Amino acid sequence: MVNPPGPLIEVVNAEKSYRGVPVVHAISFHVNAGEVVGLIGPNGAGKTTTLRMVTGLAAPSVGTVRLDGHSVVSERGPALKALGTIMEESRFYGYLTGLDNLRQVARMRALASGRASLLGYLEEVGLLQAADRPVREYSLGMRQRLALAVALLVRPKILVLDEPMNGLDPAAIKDLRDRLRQMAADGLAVLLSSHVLSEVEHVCDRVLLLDGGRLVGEERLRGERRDDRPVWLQVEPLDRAADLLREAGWRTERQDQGLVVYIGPDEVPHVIRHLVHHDVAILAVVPDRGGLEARYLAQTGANREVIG
Ligand SMILES: Nc1ncnc2c1ncn2[C@@H]1O[C@H](COP(=O)(O)OP(=O)(O)OP(=O)(O)O)[C@@H](O)[C@H]1O
Repeated sequence: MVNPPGPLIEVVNAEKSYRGVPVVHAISFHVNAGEVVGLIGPNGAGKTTTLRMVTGLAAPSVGTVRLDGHSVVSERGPALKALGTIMEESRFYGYLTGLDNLRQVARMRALASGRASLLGYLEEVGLLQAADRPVREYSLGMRQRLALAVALLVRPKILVLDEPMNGLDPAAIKDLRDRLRQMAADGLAVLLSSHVLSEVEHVCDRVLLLDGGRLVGEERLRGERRDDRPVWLQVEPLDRAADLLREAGWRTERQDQGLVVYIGPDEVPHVIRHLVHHDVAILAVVPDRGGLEARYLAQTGANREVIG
């Protein structure tokens, strides 16, 4: 079946109040097929509440949420049919194998539970080798992959993940990022939340910044090379340095009487050599500072001193 035109996730003026007090205020956004979108904000920003509205766990007090063109409230069945989720820490039976845990969920939901088909899901998330090991022997990263396999059981068009990177080590984070990118490349719409921007910015095509229950910013990241990191430079003269870097093909932005340049980890010496060669004085080089992270911190009011 061809996807109906339009976004797979569509949130229009959705608002959630508890006992008359709004915790999410009239937010609107969409996620298209093939996109990974991050919902970013500090603790209490309203990320989980928003994802609960998107996944039909909480009805919006006002506004609408449509999945695959269907309202999660009035057309719940078809809307949720398109959806796979990891919404809270997934609980598995430790004494059962990964395969048996998956079978358990599949049976509970009346989904295909044949061994071959379940092994297919485990292979998709890189757990085939561990299929017959009890889950109590799984690392957190492996449990998260098993949770992803569970989310995929319904063959979703949409994946919604609440803080999927939480507690994972860097290797497991990279693994999950790569899998999510692949799933997006296969046409899924992926919406995930995090309170740590740097964890997700490399996997997301766009990020939505949430604070105090409001969307305070949106940033498109597609097109940037994914391994690039912001490096803040204090240089003299500034204009000349900015021109030199731009002419050499590096993306730069002005920030705090300095420049942020987006470069790969190996490129820092090249950038410095290039500037020095053209008689620019380097007064300070601060890696991993600037760009989106700084704007995020500024916008959400957290850690203002970082950019101050
Ligand atoms: N069921 C509820 N009843 C009343 N208030 C709630 C309820 N659920 C959430 N809230 C409030 O809504 C606000 C947003 O909470 P939410 O869990 O959505 O934030 P979050 O961005 O996911 O935060 P965290 O990163 O800490 O999980 C908080 O102030 C929270 O106390």
